[in-house]
Amino acid sequence: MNNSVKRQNETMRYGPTNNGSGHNSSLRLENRWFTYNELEKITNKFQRVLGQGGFGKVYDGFLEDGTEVAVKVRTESSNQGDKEFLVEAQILTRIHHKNLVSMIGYCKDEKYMALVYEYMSEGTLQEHIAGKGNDGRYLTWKERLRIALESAQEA
Ligand SMILES: Nc1ncnc2c1ncn2[C@@H]1O[C@H](COP(=O)(O)OP(=O)(O)OP(=O)(O)O)[C@@H](O)[C@H]1O
Repeated sequence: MNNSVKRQNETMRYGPTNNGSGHNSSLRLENRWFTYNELEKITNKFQRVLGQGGFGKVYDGFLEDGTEVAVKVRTESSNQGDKEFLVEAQILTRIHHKNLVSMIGYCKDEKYMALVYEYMSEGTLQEHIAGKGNDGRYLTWKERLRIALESAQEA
């Protein structure tokens, strides 16, 4: 079994007893762990930017099996800290919902933090609400209500 396959099943605990990363939060993540070098490969050296959020830039990438992913890399100047980043990761590890983007994995070492998500080809909900989705139309109130109701229901 090669390293990357082994890592897919790895559970990493950030905590004083087993972090190895200098991070002292005790958040638990149960997704695939990526090295920064792997992310470089996946994103073809962070070539294509999909967008920018509070943590930093989000890059387009492809896993070994061809799955398209979005890689959110936390920049040092980010106005949201390590803790918030790991909280987002932890929530998405635990909650699986058809209306919520799935997290595939994460990268955390002394220098870099990144989250890897399934790629959302249709754009964000915010874009569709603002009429900036790929179809250029605004969501109707009926559609907005349905999305809100479905999001509040169990998966
Ligand atoms: N899974 C994804 N698939 C495709 N594009 C994405 C994905 N995640 C993020 N993006 C793109 O990157 C942009 C920034 O996303 P991000 O989640 O970092 O920010 P945000 O939700 O706008 O803000 P914040 O991080 O402050 O909550 C999005 O607006 C979108 O264009």
